[in-house]
Amino acid sequence: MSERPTKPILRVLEGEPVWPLPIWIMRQAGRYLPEYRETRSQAGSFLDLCYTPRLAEEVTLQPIRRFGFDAAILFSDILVIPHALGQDVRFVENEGPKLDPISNAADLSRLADELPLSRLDPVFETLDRLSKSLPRETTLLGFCGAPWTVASYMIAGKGTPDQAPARLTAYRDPAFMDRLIDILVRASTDYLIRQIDAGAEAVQLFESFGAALPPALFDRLSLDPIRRIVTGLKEARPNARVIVFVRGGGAHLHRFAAAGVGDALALDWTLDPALVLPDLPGDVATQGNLDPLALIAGGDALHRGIDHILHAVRGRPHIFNLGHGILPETPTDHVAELIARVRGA
Ligand SMILES: Cc1c2[nH]c(c1CCC(=O)O)Cc1[nH]c(c(CCC(=O)O)c1C)Cc1[nH]c(c(CCC(=O)O)c1C)Cc1[nH]c(c(C)c1CCC(=O)O)C2
Repeated sequence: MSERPTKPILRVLEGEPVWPLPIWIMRQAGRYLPEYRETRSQAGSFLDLCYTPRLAEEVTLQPIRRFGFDAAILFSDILVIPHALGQDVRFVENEGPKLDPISNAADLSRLADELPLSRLDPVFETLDRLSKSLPRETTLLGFCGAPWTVASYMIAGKGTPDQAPARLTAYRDPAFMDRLIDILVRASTDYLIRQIDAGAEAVQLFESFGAALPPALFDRLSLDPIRRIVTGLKEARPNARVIVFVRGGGAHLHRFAAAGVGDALALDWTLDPALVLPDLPGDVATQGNLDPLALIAGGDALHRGIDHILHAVRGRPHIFNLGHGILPETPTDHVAELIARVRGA
């Protein structure tokens, strides 16, 4: 008989309403924290930071020490998968990620067809260390990017408005696109299984660019690949819990729920939980969805935003979070205020 979890986030992921709501924040380790900037300056490149377990553990723990969030999220990046597959990935200061773009079958043949897991050993070591160093009540989250979001970086070689290069490729060369997505589905599944074995208790899939997909491409490039990853992970590791974040996926939320894809669905900040939740099955957990700019603004905007969510999700299994990642300009005292208000509700 498996024991019922006691950590608040894991209880919510079992479909149990927990109050006060457990809380963590997407991208909670990062440049808005002075202690992150300090550690970051000690590492060479951003990837060195991701691949040095002692430092990656340290930056993962920083927001836990300062704020006592209910979850710690592994410090890494969604682009370690293309990097491990053999694509050149660099993080250029103030410009974001840069990759050598791939555009056809020949480019793809130069990358690994299966993820060489040992290249990511430092990531698994970071998880192993964290599973020993975290406070007892804190849930350890692993993550990866969803295939479409990662593919859009691999094809364009950088972030692009509306992911036009990858979308055009999906129309012009569907065979190449499907092949790339298939590689990423298998790589992501293997990667997440290994993260669970290294100590992650739940994982989040980040589909940051769901909004760009037209209906004719959405199922093929987003819903179906995510479903395959979640199914493969759960077949291999039935206790793994999964949070699915599809930014811009509001119109498809009920279909993710109906297909049983994810123990929790994360809402972006454009969705009104008061309108969306009544149409979701009561046992599907949700997560979100304060506007990251309301957290920067603080004051009334912040308090009204928090209260609206608290009111809308009362009695449901919900994890408080932002509707997308925290931004570098966010004042840390606003984060402390947010937590106090959610915990004091
Ligand atoms: C699209 C995406 C990426 N990375 C990620 C996504 C999906 C989530 C989202 O939509 O925000 C996910 C990610 N990136 C990072 C984390 C781990 C830590 C955490 O969430 O606390 C996670 C979960 C660290 C990071 N990843 C990156 C940083 C900043 C780099 C630095 O410190 O110099 C951090 C802390 C770099 C990165 N990595 C990426 C971009 C676009 C950038 C540059 C923009 C930026 O600087 O925020 C790709």
